[in-house]
Amino acid sequence: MKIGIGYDVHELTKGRNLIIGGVKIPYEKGLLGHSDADVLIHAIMDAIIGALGLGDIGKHFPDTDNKYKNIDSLLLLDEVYKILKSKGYKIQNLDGVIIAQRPKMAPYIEGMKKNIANILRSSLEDINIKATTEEGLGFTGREEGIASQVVVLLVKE
Ligand SMILES: Nc1ccn([C@@H]2O[C@H](COP(=O)(O)O)[C@@H](O)[C@H]2O)c(=O)n1
Ligand SMILES: C[C@@]1(CO)OP(=O)(O)OP(=O)(O)OC[C@H]1O
Repeated sequence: MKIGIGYDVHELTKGRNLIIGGVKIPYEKGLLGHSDADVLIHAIMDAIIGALGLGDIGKHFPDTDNKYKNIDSLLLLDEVYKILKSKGYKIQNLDGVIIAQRPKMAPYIEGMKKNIANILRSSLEDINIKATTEEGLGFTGREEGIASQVVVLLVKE
């Protein structure tokens, strides 16, 4: 068994799409990044890569590489799944939180879980995604950015 943690933050800005968990969420601002800035998927990738002892996403998908410009992070998650599989592991369970003052994530959580479970070949009940505010405090409270934290447990296939 191997456990991993992932954490990511992206800045909220006008003129970008808000994509979280592979779901496009209607909102006045989106997340800024080299990729599509999908903060949840990035935290998931870091948790899996970390559990495998293989560094972090920046090492595997450098933000200096033009081929990752505006890339759909679900495609990167699929690459991470291939690494997971090649090491002989699968997901036991995954638990993630999106930290955002706005917008409400609740209507989009099922869609996110389906995207993640589909790519990681997991059952929906082994993937839990939730959201919280930080009660108006800090950078998420000021709606300057969105954060995500994920814990994953891997087991041998
Ligand atoms: N961006 C968010 C934040 C929260 N939720 C849901 O609201 C519940 C209450 O949040 P608090 O931060 O006030 O405790 C939370 O448990 C989520 O179900 C959300 O959907 N989107
Ligand atoms: C995902 C990558 C891909 O180039 O780009 P960013 O959108 O900058 O996201 P970040 O969370 O900073 O991780 C770095 C990169 O791996």
